[in-house]
Amino acid sequence: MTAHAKDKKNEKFGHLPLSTSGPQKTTLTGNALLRSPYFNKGSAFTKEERKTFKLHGLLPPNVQTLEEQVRRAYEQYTSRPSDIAKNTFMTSLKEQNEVLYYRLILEHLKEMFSVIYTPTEGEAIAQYSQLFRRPEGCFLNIDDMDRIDDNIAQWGNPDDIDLIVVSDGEQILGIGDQGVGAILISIAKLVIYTLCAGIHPSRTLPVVLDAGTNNEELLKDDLYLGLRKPRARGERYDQFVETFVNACKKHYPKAYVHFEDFGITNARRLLEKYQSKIACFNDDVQGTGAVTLAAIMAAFKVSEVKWDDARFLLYGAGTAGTGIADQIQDAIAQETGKSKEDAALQIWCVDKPGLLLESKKDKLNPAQVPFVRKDDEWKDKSHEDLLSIVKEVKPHVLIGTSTVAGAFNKEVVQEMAKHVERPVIFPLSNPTKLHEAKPPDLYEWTDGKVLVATGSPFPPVEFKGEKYEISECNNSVTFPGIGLGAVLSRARLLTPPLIVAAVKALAYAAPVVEGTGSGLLPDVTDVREISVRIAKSVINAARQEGLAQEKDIPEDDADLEEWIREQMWDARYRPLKLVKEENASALAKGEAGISSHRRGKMES
Ligand SMILES: NC(=O)c1ccc[n+]([C@@H]2O[C@H](COP(=O)([O-])OP(=O)(O)OC[C@H]3O[C@@H](n4cnc5c(N)ncnc54)[C@H](O)[C@@H]3O)[C@@H](O)[C@H]2O)c1
Ligand SMILES: O=C(O)C[C@H](O)C(=O)O
Ligand SMILES: [Mg+2]
Repeated sequence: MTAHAKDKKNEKFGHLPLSTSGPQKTTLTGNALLRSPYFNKGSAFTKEERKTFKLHGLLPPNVQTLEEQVRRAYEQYTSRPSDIAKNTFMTSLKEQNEVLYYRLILEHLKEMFSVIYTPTEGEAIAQYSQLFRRPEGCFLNIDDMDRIDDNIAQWGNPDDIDLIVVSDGEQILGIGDQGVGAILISIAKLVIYTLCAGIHPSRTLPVVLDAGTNNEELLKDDLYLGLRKPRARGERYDQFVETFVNACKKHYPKAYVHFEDFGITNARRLLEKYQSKIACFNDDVQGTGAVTLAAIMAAFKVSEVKWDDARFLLYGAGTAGTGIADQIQDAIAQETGKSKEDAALQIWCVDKPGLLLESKKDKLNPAQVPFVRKDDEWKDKSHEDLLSIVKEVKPHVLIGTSTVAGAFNKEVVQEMAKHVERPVIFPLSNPTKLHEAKPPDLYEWTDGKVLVATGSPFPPVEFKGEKYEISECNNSVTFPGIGLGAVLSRARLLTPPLIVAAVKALAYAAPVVEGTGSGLLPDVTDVREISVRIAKSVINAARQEGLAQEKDIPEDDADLEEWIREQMWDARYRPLKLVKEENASALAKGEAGISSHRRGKMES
């Protein structure tokens, strides 16, 4: 194998907090090494390594390259008959050989993205207890609260974990309460962090908070693996989350915590509670808001609508919908100099009871309240069905986060298109089957005028001889870069200016050019580059805000970019170095690299 450029130490930066180059040390040999997904190279172990690590007789003789392994794995992958079978195959591969797993996906990113992430991951989550073979991640449950501290502590030393993704499984994608199966959304989000932003996979921790489930089917299922009881609420639930957060803070003081797919009553409340205490992020609120705002900015470049008089209609004002509304409100205020109250007057939110009105305030959640409309505006007009509301509001932008499949029907869309030249329509409800509309229909109904982005991937649309790329407006375009920036700067907190910096970097990178059929957002295959730009903006903002704890961040822009790239993990085999068991304690100190729990110090 040829040495990789990164294996030569980059002298420029001296000590880098994250080691992604040079030899990796391990105490593991023989079968234990082959069983470790972090070190296993399978048929690619060199002759030397086979000798040093006692692998002779445990492998067929031919030494292969990673490229050859990728070819074989891809053939195996394609032979699987369905997306869920492909997803299961990938999960097994990840348990065997992480480098091969990530390399395979990176080589086929566009094809595999929907299999390892939305929408197929949703199916895998729903069938978690049926498909279960081997646990991955950290399982915390509310009945064992006194063990949380130990359960979190066992994953490594204080410097070993950079990033924790946690879900309680109450609102997974648009498929609702999936209980303990939520561990798979935490894992999937971490995989995206690694693929799209080079976050070191062994320095991350996926967590599920099992507080019970209200999913009747799971409660009745003999195979269900989680706590078989209704969800805890109130003080006990809050204590559960608090114990988890405190354990993270205590054991991994530098880690950044990403909250995913919490239910509507908890998502924003927890974000508001913890965002001033730890570096944390709610993906459904903030990540979705950020990517949607960037897509709107890109659409406005084409439609030439001005922020001063743009009208926004949000259908489904839950966790994601209100997160988007917040970002739009801030953007209007920033772009026009209006007050936030005046900015809110350009936003109309619809939820189950129809348009959010002042008279309905008592029934609304606090995140919805800033967007209620005065009842007088709607005297003698229907404010319950979407079509009537569209007729009245004449929105430039219509966004769906309602989980109501097909809600943006032909009548609604054509009504919108009557009043604005270029309707901007984003059906964002995942998985695919819940989208409020499908792109080919939107093109048909608007005679090609629509500017569209969707929550899950769609193939390009052919319309009147032209081909249009459909951008995926999924938080996966933003959260990896934001996380990379937060991790590398060791941001003490993730405050709004850091998110604004990310949105700007993303909007700036939008490829859309009228008449070229390009999408509103960068393609997934470019997302690693985009993540570098987002991370750079976030790091600069963290510095300006006095939130960066990392001392050695380069001042110069080009150096900063190189410093970021240098610390991004690549899917390639690194040389291995055997450390004697009696010296194993050396592994636990200093050697920034991967968490000691996984390094196998205790195993061999
Ligand atoms: N594309 C992305 O990046 C992205 C990110 C986050 C969420 N989402 C998707 O958005 C959807 C919602 O997620 P969430 O976390 O906000 O869930 P949520 O439960 O917090 O919000 C859904 C909202 O839709 C409302 N709703 C339901 N039926 C409705 C109807 N008939 N009319 C109007 N409103 C109705 C609900 O009352 C609720 O307020 C999911 O499908 C999720 O996958 C997409
Ligand atoms: O997970 C995704 O695909 C995006 C988003 O976080 C969602 O909940 O739908
Ligand atoms: Mg989500």
